[in-house]
Amino acid sequence: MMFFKEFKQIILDLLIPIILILSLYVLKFYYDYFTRSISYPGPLPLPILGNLHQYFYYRNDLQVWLHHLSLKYGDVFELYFGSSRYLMISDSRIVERIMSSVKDNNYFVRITTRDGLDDLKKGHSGILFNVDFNSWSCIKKIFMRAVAAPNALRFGMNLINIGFQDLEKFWNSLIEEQGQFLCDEQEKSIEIDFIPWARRIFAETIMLITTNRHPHLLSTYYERITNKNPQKNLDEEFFDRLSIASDCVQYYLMVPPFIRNFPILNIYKNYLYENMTWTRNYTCNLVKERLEEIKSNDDKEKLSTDMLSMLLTANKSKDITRDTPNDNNEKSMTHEEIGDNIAEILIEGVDSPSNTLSFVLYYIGNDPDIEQRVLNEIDKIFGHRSDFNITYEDLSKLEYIEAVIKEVLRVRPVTATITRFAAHSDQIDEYVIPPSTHLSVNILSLHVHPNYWEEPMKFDPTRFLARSDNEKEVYDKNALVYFGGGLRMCPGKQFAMTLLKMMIVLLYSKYKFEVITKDPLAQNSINTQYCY
Ligand code: HEM
Repeated sequence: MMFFKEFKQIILDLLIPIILILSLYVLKFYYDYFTRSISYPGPLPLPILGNLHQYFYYRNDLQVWLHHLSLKYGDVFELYFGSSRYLMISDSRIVERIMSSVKDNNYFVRITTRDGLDDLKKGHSGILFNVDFNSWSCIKKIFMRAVAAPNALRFGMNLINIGFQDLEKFWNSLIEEQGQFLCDEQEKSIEIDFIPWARRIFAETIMLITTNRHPHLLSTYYERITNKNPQKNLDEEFFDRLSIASDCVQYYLMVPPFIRNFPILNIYKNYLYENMTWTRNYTCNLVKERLEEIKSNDDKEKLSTDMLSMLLTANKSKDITRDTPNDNNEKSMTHEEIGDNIAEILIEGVDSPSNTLSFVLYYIGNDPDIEQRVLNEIDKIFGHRSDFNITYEDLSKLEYIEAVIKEVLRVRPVTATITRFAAHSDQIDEYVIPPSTHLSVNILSLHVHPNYWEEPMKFDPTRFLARSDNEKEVYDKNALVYFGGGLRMCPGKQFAMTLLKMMIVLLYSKYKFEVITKDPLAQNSINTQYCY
């Protein structure tokens, strides 16, 4: 009895200060919240969590959640991820200002130094989270040379061609082995899950472009699904884990440390972190192997001009970047930083185009008229050319197919948000932007905003076709940001459009597709829209 009394007293002694501290914290939080100098509408945040609990209520579908909020709170509303405030934007006037192409503009930085990035030991040396203009522009120049220069585009097209020949070989074997005859007993059909194939063909291409290393993902996947060799190889494992590593960064940015590290909840954080570490070790090994190759090769002319070799040799005696001077950024990168750079390009370069391609197939497959126009255009440009040697000039004539890709990216943008950090305060029309604020463009809401689009919910590629010879497409360019805009606009834009058009031509000139999944549009990643 005595023991129970003492125990009760200890608990009370402990609980009272805890409750007091918590109450003071909550009071301070709401005092700051209700007395903030510049306020915008938005859902009431909770202390520590911010508005994260609502995001989980929307079953992690960031796009749908943000769109619902913008319908309720308007074109500029505020949202809290933990205690960090974000202004969510779907007004094209603000987009125009924050996606500026001017050097040293107020919105160059995407995300400032944040607990999340620091906890991941992810410095700002890559492209995506870089906050230093000189170091960013140096990496971007190397990127543009490796991925966006005309010869890089031609190289990419060549790789897609080779990858597609492999794809055809594997699909034809699958059709031979497992296909069912259609009613005319001439042609066979087979049910396939398209997205794993699309991911692999883009992953092989981007891997070769950035590291000159062939990961043989298509063949290992084929062998696995036909039970010839059910083991995943290391490269497949890497790409699977890379998507999780990308989620890891988003999760660390959105979820405050207290919640991340809370017992039980930290199981998910540990799972993400473990994948991040695994992919880091993999890319670090790639860097070390390449460094050995460079050291053992005396003739720099014989080195391949992929992005990894350029990053490793920039400003060194075997510099192969030649006309890409690194004069602004003398400090060389660590192996881990170079590996992180490569991983960023692989993340950005694989998931976005492969999901876009899958959405394209879904929308074409659901509308016979659109499908017919796609087939007619392929027929018009390529006729019955047996060689099918597709050139860049051929691709630039594919106006309708380009319009289909644009419309798919309008209604199903693969990224939910694009963020910029306002270094100083600003006034954009009637909106006052407080200093040190993150602004996030709410892409879907902007893309289906009735102020900027006629019949916004209708899937209609013709809105992107010129109405007459001297009239270009008419729409507000700042209301269409699937590749972002300004200085930080996606540098893989042209590469992605070229490869997407090429894949569409190759696929539709060889195969007929039918959509069999009722609702293949699903979100299973934090900021990326996946198509299944
Ligand atoms: C359909 C395909 C793609 C879409 C929809 C897409 C979309 C985007 C978006 C929205 C951004 C943010 C832009 C901004 O903040 O203004 C971005 C950035 C970026 N993307 Fe893409 N992307 C695609 C393909 C690619 C490819 C194929 C690559 C590389 C080969 C790539 C590399 C990058 C890089 C490196 C950045 C960071 C740029 C910077 O911070 O300066 N993307 N992308």
